[in-house]
Amino acid sequence: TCQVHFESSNWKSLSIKRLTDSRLHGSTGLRSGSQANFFPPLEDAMLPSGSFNNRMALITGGGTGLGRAMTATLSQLGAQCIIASRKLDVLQRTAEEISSQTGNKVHAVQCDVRDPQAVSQCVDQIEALTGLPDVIINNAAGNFVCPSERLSPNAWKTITDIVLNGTAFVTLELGKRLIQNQKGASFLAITTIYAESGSGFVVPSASAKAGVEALYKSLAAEWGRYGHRFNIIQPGPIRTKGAFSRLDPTGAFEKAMIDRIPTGRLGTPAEIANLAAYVSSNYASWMSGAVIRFDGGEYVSLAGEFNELRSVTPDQWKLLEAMIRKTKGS
Ligand SMILES: CCCCC/C=C\CC/C=C/C=C/C(=O)SCCNC(=O)CCNC(=O)[C@H](O)C(C)(C)COP(=O)(O)OP(=O)(O)OC[C@H]1O[C@@H](n2cnc3c(N)ncnc32)[C@H](O)[C@@H]1OP(=O)(O)O
Ligand SMILES: NC(=O)C1=CN([C@@H]2O[C@H](COP(=O)(O)OP(=O)(O)OC[C@H]3O[C@@H](n4cnc5c(N)ncnc54)[C@H](OP(=O)(O)O)[C@@H]3O)[C@@H](O)[C@H]2O)C=CC1
Repeated sequence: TCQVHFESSNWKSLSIKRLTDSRLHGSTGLRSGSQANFFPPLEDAMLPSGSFNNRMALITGGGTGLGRAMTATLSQLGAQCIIASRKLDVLQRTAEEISSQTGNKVHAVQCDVRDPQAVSQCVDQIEALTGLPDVIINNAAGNFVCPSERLSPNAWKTITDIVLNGTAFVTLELGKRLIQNQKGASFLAITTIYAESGSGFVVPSASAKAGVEALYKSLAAEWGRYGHRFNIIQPGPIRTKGAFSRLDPTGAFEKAMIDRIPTGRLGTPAEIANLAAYVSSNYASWMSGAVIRFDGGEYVSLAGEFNELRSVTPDQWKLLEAMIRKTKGS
């Protein structure tokens, strides 16, 4: 007989650990598999400098995490950026830090995207500050892990309002004004890999992100005639305080997560910022309706039924192969 021991799950050995500040604030995955050495993250801006000269970019949720990284890259490449979210003090700090590094103005505008009136006033402010933007990145989101039977109606409403309604309010308000002014624009939505598969324990987020994808694919078809492109990036795990403190508050799931990523590490904010900059740039002017998965291979790794066979050793394969070859008939 052939005894093959599959190390099926690291989950059993997971212990509850507190996340330290340094782990939350590090930009790359501190833990990684050895194959991560093949896939080092490059942190520099990828596009030629000046790629966004004379262009205005709105980034919702641009004060923190991935939105902040996208703002920094677009600003470095010459864009005048506007960042919008609820916490004006956070936005102003980020705006000053990025402006002082790049020499390009970053404006901070307070806006709760759940409130259509606030969105309309925010767009008034943007028009007064910079004129209508050429680049719109819908990045703001809310999320937390929670068994669905524990969700209150308001918990459901809070997440779906930020993610789906917020994205729709921002997109429709800007879209209508851009159409009126006969101005083209690139719209980008940041969703997640489970927008496609669904996922337990983040059901309001999964439902709302799937809605965002339907919204963007639909508008890509409808509003091309107005000069508008719509694209979607689905990131896999990238360490940010906002995401990790709400999705893995103890840090207990991080190792299992990295183990299932074929490239052996988390993504970095700078990597997604480069991709977002490319998609939003004129180098991608033929790209519309695209859904770009950016996850180090995690989605396909989770999907393939036989992927657990990665843990079979060469000796075990010899035995397995011999058994399979010996089989005659059905
Ligand atoms: C193992 C995996 C580890 C890491 C994996 C990483 C990557 C994989 C893919 C990741 C995808 C990530 C997607 C993301 O979107 S991450 C973005 C995360 N960032 C944020 O959420 C920032 C903004 N968030 C917030 O401001 C709050 O968290 C908010 C969403 C709750 C909104 O705040 P606020 O408007 O102030 O709402 P509240 O009044 O506090 O709450 C409203 C409502 O919700 C209930 N509620 C709040 N928290 C919880 C909870 N943890 N569990 C259950 N219910 C909750 C709250 O009680 C209110 O309901 P009531 O009925 O009581 O009124
Ligand atoms: N990090 C990751 O691993 C992954 C992230 N994503 C997606 O990436 C995007 C960025 O997430 P990340 O940077 O990790 O997390 P953050 O929590 O840092 O970013 C979320 C941003 O959304 C803003 N926001 C939340 N609610 C509102 C609101 N009602 N109105 C306006 N702005 C709001 C927050 O600002 P404020 O509090 O000031 O309002 C914050 O800046 C999100 O769309 C998320 O779903 C997807 C997959 C993986």
